[in-house]
Amino acid sequence: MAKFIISASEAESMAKSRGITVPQLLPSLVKSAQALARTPISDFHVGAVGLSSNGRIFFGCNVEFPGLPLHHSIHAEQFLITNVAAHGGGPKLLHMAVSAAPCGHCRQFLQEVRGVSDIQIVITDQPLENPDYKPISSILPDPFGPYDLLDQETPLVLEKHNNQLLLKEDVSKVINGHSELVIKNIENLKTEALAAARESHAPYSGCPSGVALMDCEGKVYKGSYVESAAYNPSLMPVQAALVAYMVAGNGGYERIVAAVLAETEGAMVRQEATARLMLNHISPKCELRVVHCVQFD
Ligand SMILES: O=c1ccn([C@H]2C[C@H](O)[C@@H](CO)O2)c(=O)[nH]1
Ligand SMILES: [Zn+2]
Repeated sequence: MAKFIISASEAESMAKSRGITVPQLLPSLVKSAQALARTPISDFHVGAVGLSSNGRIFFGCNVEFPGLPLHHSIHAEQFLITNVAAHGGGPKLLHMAVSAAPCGHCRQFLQEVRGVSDIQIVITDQPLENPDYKPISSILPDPFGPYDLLDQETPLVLEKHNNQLLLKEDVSKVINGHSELVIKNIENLKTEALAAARESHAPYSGCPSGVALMDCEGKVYKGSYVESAAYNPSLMPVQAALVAYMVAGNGGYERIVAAVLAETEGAMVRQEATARLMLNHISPKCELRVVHCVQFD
């Protein structure tokens, strides 16, 4: 946790000790964000560091999965937004520093943040004293975004979501050979997956989903699906849960032993097939269960 989030007081004192402001401090943290990247395919480390309106600093890095198609990768900027969304409690993102120019997908993904055009960004991997921040609107003019599809009131990605979902039934087959640990924790995992689905940002498809992962010590990490207005840059719930796993600093994926995906039955957009593919690949012993939800108003 310590590596991926810096508290407001710590950020203040780090800046103060150098006689600079917190936004000025961000570029000097980019290299430590890059160091957290898992890039077995490209060996290209991307770091993203963001300052939220509550004064906390959040880190993001890119994550690649050898053996899977490239679109399973998590971009540093997506990691950063997912980290803020999971821990921020509804703050705005004010400033960000990134080691490389954000790709088109990331510029698009960032459109899910309300007020994105005002986020100040600097592209540098150097500890600049006087970073040359510019608004995101200057790197993505004429954006396609949430308001092309939604009304202004629909909650966006860093805002509170409370999708009205209830668990319907446990649809996965009971597999012989459940470990004690899995049996003991499965109800909790289902509850956490449901909570993640309730918090997911799925206004375009209306198909919320969430994943809860459990490691071999019984610790649980949850992740919510985040849709993009442009569809393809969306972040799947397994990826979001892996962000939580990495933020907690808990090592190799093979330590993940159980997972629950919560989504609605027969939905237009479903995660099960891709979640199975991903989890089977990165942690072959991990058992995935799917629980179906019903939506209510
Ligand atoms: O905006 C970007 C562009 C690229 N990458 C990552 C994806 C992949 O892991 C590597 C090479 O594209 O860099 C990011 O994290 N953010
Ligand atoms: Zn990108």
